[in-house]
Amino acid sequence: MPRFAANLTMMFNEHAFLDRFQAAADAGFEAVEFLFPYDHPAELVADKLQRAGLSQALFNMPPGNWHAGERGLAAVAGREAEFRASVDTALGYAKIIGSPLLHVMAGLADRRDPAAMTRYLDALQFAVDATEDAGVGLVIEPINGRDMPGYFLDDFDVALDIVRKIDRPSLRLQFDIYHRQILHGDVIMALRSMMPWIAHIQVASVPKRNEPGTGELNDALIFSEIDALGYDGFVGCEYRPAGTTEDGLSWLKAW
Ligand SMILES: O=C(O)C(=O)[C@H](O)CO
Ligand SMILES: [Mg+2]
Repeated sequence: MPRFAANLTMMFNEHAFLDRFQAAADAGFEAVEFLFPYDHPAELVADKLQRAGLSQALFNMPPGNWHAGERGLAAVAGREAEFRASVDTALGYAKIIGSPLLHVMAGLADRRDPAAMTRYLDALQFAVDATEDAGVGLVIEPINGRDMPGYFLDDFDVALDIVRKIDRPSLRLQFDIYHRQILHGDVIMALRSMMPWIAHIQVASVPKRNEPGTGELNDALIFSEIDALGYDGFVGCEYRPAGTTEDGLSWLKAW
């Protein structure tokens, strides 16, 4: 059975953010992930995590001005200094919270623009150099353009090529089954071929992004395949509960 992590940005929204840790533990989760902790002191987030007896699976590096529509900085022109500072901020939080992984968001830029690609590769190289010695891994995630129009990294093969080009053990793929299905389909074959480069998996139904088992994919078969492939990381439940989080957890009880 895969080890599932509750995504506290999307799940348990019945509670204030800092109360979602205990709610996730009470619901049976052993780990959590979320997008961003930066509105709260790292020590407070770490305290909530520890009191609830949870592990942190990952969170994202600062994305720029999220509320103004920014979705990361790594490939964005003119934001290089801010990106480097954000690596420092994220690493500081990761050390205190105890997160083994950080998601580096690319931002809105044209992947076919050679200057943007060079900027992105340089940013990833910088981030790997800055975090590797601390034992914090990095992941990059292809995201579909329907949910995030204009997002730089919108192709799984391109993402894999980038990971292979940087060629450092601490840079890996975040394989979100939801995005994979929307972008390319062929989920199981992609898991098989990309598994050596995958450090984090996420799941949601397609197309509504609700609970697993409620969309067009056979999620039970995909979970069995993830087990069969020997994946030992977490599968982040990055879905929007169709009703209350608790009411929607029957799929998990089956596992
Ligand atoms: O959108 C997703 O799927 C993610 O995992 C990002 O971390 C946040 O946008
Ligand atoms: Mg995701």
